[in-house]
Amino acid sequence: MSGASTPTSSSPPDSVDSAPDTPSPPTPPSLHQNSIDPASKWLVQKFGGTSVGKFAAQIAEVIVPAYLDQHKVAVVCSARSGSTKSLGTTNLLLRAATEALRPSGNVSSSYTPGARTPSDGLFGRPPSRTSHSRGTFGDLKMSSVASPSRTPSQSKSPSPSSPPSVLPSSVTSPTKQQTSASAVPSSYNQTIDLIRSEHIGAARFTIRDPDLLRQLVEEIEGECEGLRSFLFAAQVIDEISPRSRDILVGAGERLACKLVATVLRDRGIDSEVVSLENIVPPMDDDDSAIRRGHGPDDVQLDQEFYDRLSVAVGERVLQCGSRVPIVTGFFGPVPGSLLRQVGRGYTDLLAALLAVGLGASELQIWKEVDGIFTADPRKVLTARLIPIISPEEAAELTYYGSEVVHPFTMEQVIRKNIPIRIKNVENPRGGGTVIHPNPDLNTVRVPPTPSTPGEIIDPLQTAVTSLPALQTLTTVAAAALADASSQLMPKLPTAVTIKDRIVILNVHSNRKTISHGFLARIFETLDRFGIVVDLISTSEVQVSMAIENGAASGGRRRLDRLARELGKSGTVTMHHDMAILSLVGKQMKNLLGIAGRMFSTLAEGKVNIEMISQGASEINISCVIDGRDAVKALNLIHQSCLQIRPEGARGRVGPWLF
Ligand SMILES: Nc1ncnc2c1ncn2[C@@H]1O[C@H](COP(=O)(O)OP(=O)(O)O)[C@@H](O)[C@H]1O
Ligand SMILES: N[C@@H](CC(=O)OP(=O)(O)O)C(=O)O
Repeated sequence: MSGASTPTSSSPPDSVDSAPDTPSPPTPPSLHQNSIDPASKWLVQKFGGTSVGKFAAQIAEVIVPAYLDQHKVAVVCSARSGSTKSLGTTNLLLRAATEALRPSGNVSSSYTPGARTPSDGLFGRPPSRTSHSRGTFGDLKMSSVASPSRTPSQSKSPSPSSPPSVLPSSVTSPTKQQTSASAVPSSYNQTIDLIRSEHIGAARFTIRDPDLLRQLVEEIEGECEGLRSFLFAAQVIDEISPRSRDILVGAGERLACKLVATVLRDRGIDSEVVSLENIVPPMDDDDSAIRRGHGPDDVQLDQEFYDRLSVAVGERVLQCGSRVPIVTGFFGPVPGSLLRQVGRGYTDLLAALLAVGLGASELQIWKEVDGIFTADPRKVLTARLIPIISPEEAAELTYYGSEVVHPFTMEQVIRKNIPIRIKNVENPRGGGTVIHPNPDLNTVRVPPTPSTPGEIIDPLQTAVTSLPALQTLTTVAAAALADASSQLMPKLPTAVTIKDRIVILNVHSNRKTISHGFLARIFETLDRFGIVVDLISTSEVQVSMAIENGAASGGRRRLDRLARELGKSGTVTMHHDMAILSLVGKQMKNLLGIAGRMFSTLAEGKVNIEMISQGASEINISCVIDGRDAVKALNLIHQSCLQIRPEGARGRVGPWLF
């Protein structure tokens, strides 16, 4: 596996093929750098799309420098989002892909296929230093590809929210020669215009040095022209494969990294973009890192795949020397497609793999929320920040609706004993939430200070962020602390969560087959449709399943087809717009009566329970309710099962909401 990189101050745009010869730009002596002392530990910081979109200056001025003295810092970025993820670059890129395939009249016939760079061979070919430039898109060289022209007004108009231009017109005007195609301008061009103007707007708003700004604007222009060419080619052949969709989406992280790396450099921190679109080489069917099923996209990535990937990204990042690596969270295309295998939010996973590859002392995931709360703080006003949580609990919460971290992230770092800390870009001094792999330390729970809601004492903050302190926290001391703390603390579940847009599928056996044959046919059908069941409960003649009714399950039409197929095994009924309510906590195994309390609370609140599941996981009790009751149920359960009682108080803490 190997990766391409773009030193942020490289000057002439170059093609991928000649890139290995591109010299790194000299580093001005005044720039702040990573230590080259092998004893200093790596810290991996991952920034989500909205953090990159709204807080690039804060990242460069406050967050990265705060850790540079004691650590070697590696930064992983997601694609930029302006305000919400739904309007973010990744979504815009996916929208552009759909628009390219929409019938839009004539298209130019002057398409010339771009040259493909040779494969990087199997995992571990020495990475090359390349410059992504105008006409180069990912690892595809797209020069002389004609795309439908934009009108002059389209190409100039910045997004309304962009700050006023500070650039000379030579920089702002489109630099690529637009080939006049006979095509009607298709709307993907407008979407690319939007991506372009948002990135250029952010660059102008944040970067002070005119040379750095000019260079970044050129790189953004080049990336966007590459996108247009790629989409035009897709339009001509009228097809976008899952692999092409991966390649397209990768532009989002590249753009974000170029922006963040330039802002860092502008603020005096030496940085280098590490673009990972070539890190995964093509793999043979019999490669032991993957398992192939029947169809071309029926692939499963094994742990061996992720192990090799973390070694490859670690090695690649080490090549940055003392520059702070700014790494794309995108690492596709992968066999079976990144969007299908890992799904959205893949950047958390890459950050975890990098932390493993570098043997980092901590993985930090920076968001716009203080950490993991006892419930979604947008929906439950009394929700409290959880200072420390086990990986198992964090994984259950992410699977069941509180997706603060991508669910695949935990197991990668936890296997190597690396703690994850979730922190808020807007509140960098806050302790955040630590997802800690050490089971002894897991029991250390610090009570929230009741007088200052939301403000918590984090006993591990110093220990986790500074290695010497962590080393002095011996197992004995930790166990003693855990003991004392568990005696002081009331035993409570950890959090409550809601996953909505759930459909319940009930299949009642037609009794033509005996029970195990009935179940076998149902599971075989689910496998064929690739449908993931969130909860299941069975009797001899009936199976009830809770399934996400979203993109993951292929939407409503796919579910309808599934229901028709399951109809061969029995009578099928479907209930839409349901929600899974889950109470999660390691302590729950020792909490007698917690399930009773949960269900009686719902009954008293007149929340009807459609399905119950307890037992598969000792740390999770789940039930399915009507989606309209979700927020009410969340508050009820938070109040009855998660509220800390005042000293000496008996019974529940009220007042009841309903
Ligand atoms: N238990 C929970 N703790 C913290 N946040 C939660 C929880 N459950 C749901 N959330 C929601 O998850 C979101 C994650 O934070 P944010 O960084 O803003 O999201 P993203 O980067 O995924 O867009 C928050 O908006 C928060 O409301
Ligand atoms: N940009 C990708 C990957 C990602 O990780 O995003 P975020 O870190 O903003 O959740 C997405 O939107 O899915």
